[in-house]
Amino acid sequence: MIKCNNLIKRYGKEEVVSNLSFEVKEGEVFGLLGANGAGKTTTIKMILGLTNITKGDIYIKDNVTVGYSPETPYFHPFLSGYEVMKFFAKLQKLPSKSIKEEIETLLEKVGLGEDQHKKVKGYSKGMKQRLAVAQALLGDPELLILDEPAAGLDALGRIEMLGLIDSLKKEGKTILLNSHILNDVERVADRVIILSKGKMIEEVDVHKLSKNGEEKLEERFIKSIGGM
Ligand SMILES: Nc1ncnc2c1ncn2[C@@H]1O[C@H](COP(=O)(O)OP(=O)(O)OP(=O)(O)O)[C@@H](O)[C@H]1O
Repeated sequence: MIKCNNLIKRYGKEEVVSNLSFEVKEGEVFGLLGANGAGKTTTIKMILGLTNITKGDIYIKDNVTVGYSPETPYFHPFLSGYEVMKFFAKLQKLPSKSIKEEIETLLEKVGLGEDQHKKVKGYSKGMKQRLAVAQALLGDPELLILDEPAAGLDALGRIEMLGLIDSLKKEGKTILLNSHILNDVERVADRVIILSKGKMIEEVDVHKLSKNGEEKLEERFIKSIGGM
């Protein structure tokens, strides 16, 4: 679905992504892991074309539809969740006949059904995050790029978000996920790469990890970035 070859990103003289190569296969949940500033969001932005690539290539499957949920979503505070969705649906030129039903279904799916007519200025951080994910699901995209989708969610919200990611995977979606929360990633991802200072340290097959039961992703992560 996505293939990145020797990606390099420099801001001025600072190289924040160095020779990064990885592949996201169709239908898998692929995680980008790393400490603050490791280059995860920058990598996602290069894939989405939101920031220029300094060097390297990115291939994305032809004509694929993409949904993106940013790390720090911003929505107009005076619109309701429903109106925000309607705005994005119109930007995407989704057929107006089915918009209302699709929006209501998606808001229900992310747990905002009851709050959909409240203004965004009254939403908590977690509610905005849920709205960002609902917005990413508009138009039923094949590829979802989710930057910290569980950030700001409470314990129950995180469990629900993981359940949602799991069900989206079962629907056949390909999901590229950024997260700090290793336990969450371990629960939903098939493969992850661990980044440190813009470099790939390790690629981990999460299924193999849980099978042997000896090592958790957290331990592998700490070892990889040289924390212990
Ligand atoms: N627009 C920018 N101009 C200059 N430097 C930037 C810019 N955006 C990001 N950086 C730098 O690039 C590096 C990687 O940032 P990035 O946001 O990709 O990290 P991250 O792994 O997503 O971190 P976090 O988990 O904190 O979101 C950081 O050192 C950051 O300061």
